[in-house]
Amino acid sequence: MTRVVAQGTFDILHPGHVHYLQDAADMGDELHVIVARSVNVTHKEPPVVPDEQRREMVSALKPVDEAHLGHPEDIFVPIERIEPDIIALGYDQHHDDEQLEAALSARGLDCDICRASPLEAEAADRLLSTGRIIDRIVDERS
Ligand SMILES: Cc1cc2nc3c(=O)[nH]c(=O)nc-3n(C[C@H](O)[C@H](O)[C@H](O)COP(=O)(O)O)c2cc1C
Ligand SMILES: Nc1ncnc2c1ncn2[C@@H]1O[C@H](COP(=O)(O)OP(=O)(O)OP(=O)(O)O)[C@@H](O)[C@H]1O
Repeated sequence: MTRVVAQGTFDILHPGHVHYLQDAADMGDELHVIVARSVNVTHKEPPVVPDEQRREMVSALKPVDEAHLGHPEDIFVPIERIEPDIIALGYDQHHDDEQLEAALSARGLDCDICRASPLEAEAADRLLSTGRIIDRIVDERS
């Protein structure tokens, strides 16, 4: 039984999210997703959709067994509870694999870090980024 954790903001869902979560699910038998709290999304614009609503939508996706809201202060608390064998990082996530591995072992957590693959847009009108969807809304509806 291999338990996998994926995580991210998942503000406005698109096929890139589904691809990431399917890739992560294919790495093991059970997929848990940690949905970032808005207060912790500091590396880009904060999400538009509220925390619990983002968790609800992620939990409805086919590859996902369970979606959890992240901890507001300590990102290792949900990991300690879930006890994953693998943490699947998104292809473009800013986390440094080695630093993350070191921080996990400092907390006594032993799991592998893997990277998911990107989903490339095969058609120019595919919107595979929440930021691009929001830009399109702003351009076309304002
Ligand atoms: C292993 C791991 C665990 C995380 N746990 C949490 C958490 O408990 N709470 C939280 O708000 N963010 C957590 N995050 C961080 C957010 O998910 C982070 O904002 C996310 O990596 C942003 O990804 P995105 O830019 O791809 O949306 C965690 C990240 C990692 C790598
Ligand atoms: N096109 C894509 N292909 C594969 N994975 C993706 C794709 N888009 C997003 N993801 C993954 O989904 C997870 C959550 O992404 P996030 O919520 O930041 O969405 P985003 O669309 O990349 O956001 P933004 O456009 O605001 O940067 C991340 O691990 C990210 O790597």
